[in-house]
Amino acid sequence: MGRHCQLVMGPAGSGKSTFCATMMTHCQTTKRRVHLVNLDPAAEHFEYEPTIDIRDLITLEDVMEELDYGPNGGLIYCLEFLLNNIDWLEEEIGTYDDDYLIIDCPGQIELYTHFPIMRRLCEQLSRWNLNICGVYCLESQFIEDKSKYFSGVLSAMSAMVNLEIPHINVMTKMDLIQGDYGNKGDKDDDDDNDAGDTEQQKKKKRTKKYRRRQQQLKMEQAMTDREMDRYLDPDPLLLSEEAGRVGTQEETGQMAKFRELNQAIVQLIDDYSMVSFIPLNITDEDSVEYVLSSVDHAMQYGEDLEPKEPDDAVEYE
Ligand SMILES: Nc1nc2c(ncn2[C@@H]2O[C@H](COP(=O)(O)OP(=O)(O)OP(=O)(O)O)[C@@H](O)[C@H]2O)c(=O)[nH]1
Ligand SMILES: [Mg+2]
Repeated sequence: MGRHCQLVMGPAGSGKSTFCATMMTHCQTTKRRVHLVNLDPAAEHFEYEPTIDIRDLITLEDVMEELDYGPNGGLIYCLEFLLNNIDWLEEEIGTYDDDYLIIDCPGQIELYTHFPIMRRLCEQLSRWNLNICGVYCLESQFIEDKSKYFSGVLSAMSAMVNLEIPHINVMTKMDLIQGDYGNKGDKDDDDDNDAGDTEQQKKKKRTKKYRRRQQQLKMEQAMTDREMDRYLDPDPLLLSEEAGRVGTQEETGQMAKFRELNQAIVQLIDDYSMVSFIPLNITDEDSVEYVLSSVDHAMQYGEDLEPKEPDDAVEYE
């Protein structure tokens, strides 16, 4: 059937590793032979042990210590090192014919937009006959701030244009949003059940629950149900509304220039209609399945699984 992989990208903290773990669980339940590949040299721990791990080749810690790099420069160095030692990755991947790989990438945005690193990696993967689907994660909290949201949309678009691979965009952390796309408010919180936990585990759960509730409260204020569609399929008017709201009667020359620039950017997004987001609520199995089927569709996974019967309704000449 050939080899397939998801290249999971997105800004720092957008939920890439959580996405990968959710996909791993989902694929395993649906009996897909799946492996996690970690390409983040700074990663600390994983829910699933990666089958292939860049940290076996190089770690950020070593680069920072031995070469005196800072965290960002160090990360770029690590990925360039990977590309210069690409035989290592070829050998690691080599043994997984017909399997499905989920590749967790680092969050430094420069990797997708400024440097050709990810593009070169994709070229290598294609050369080894891997079908790739890029999955770009943007977290739902970005919609609290419209300018931040649009810069996220642009970064997603930039990755799509740079990498030239089948691609989907995912709006992660939808469980933090109330409404049809996210938390419907009828789920029991697993964290409530802490019988048998140690004091430390209870404390951790309390902190997590508190943080989650704080985030939810913030989102509830920022969002009404109806508005969500405008973020999943970016509505350029959102940014001009924001500009109108914060604008003063006296617009300086510089502000006018910014307004024009903003308008040109949203026009670009609108003209190309390239970016739209699939909402992902990891607490809802149907939502996870929908994202996976969108990935499958984008890279035609399973299309060569078995020959299709001709459709009776279609008349062949
Ligand atoms: N509520 C909620 N929290 C999430 C979700 N996904 C991730 N998080 C939280 O967001 C934080 C960052 O998640 P990660 O999965 O580590 O994000 P990442 O993109 O891999 O981060 P980096 O690798 O550091 O760039 C963690 O505290 C997660 O628990 C989600 O779907 N819902
Ligand atoms: Mg991560």
